[in-house]
Amino acid sequence: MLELKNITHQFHKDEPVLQQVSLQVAEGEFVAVIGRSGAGKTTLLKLFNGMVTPQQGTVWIDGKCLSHCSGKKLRQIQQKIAVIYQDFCLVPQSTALENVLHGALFRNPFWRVMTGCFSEQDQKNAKTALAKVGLVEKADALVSTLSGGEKQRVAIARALLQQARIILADEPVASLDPMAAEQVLSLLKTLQQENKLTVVMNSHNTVQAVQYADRIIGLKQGVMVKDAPVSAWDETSFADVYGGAQ
Ligand SMILES: Nc1ncnc2c1ncn2[C@@H]1O[C@H](COP(=O)(O)OP(=O)(O)OP(=O)(O)O)[C@@H](O)[C@H]1O
Repeated sequence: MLELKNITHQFHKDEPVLQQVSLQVAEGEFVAVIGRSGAGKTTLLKLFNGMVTPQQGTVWIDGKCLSHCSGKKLRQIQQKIAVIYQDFCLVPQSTALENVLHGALFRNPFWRVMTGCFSEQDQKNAKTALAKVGLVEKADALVSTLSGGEKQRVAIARALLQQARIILADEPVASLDPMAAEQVLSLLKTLQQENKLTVVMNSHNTVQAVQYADRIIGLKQGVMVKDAPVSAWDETSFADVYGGAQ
């Protein structure tokens, strides 16, 4: 479903941020990407939704090469992909329901987007998405009044309304307390398993990576040092990723 072929990318003239990275993620897989700060995890995630265009190599989504897509074709691909950020990326002065409805922007005509006037069906689906993340009673609450864990669940509900098939989660629980983090990650895991969603999650937390992912990819200074099922990771391989000079 997702593929990177021989990706090398650098932002400036100094060291490449990613070097010769190739990987595939199958539909319905939960992959964790780990590595020290600056290892290139976010850049790798951004390749998949076209926010970063690689200098060398190609990015494939469902058999389509991103660099060969533009306009409507590119939007159709991007519609399948939702991104969940550490800092939530929600509109704080809008309600939880209004934020979830932003997931329907792709499918709506411009005037609905501009007026925020969504169809009854979209409103109903947004409430269903909120129910799925356990937040239907907070539908009318301003996002600014929600806890971090609740905000992240609103972001996940927005991804559900978008009907995304791929969730790119960039350190989604880094700012949450352990209980809220577990709630959010369990929710992502349930959605991955029940809805066959593909999840690629950046994380600094190897315990969570082992607990929730099927497979872990280790990046060190932009180089993929290990790509293996969780069962093949041990203390030595984690030390290979996190140890030494960066
Ligand atoms: N838009 C950009 N312009 C210039 N340099 C960038 C840009 N984005 C990332 N970088 C640089 O690329 C390197 C890798 O950044 P990236 O955010 O991918 O790392 P990361 O592994 O996600 O780090 P962290 O865990 O701290 O979020 C860093 O040195 C960063 O400064």
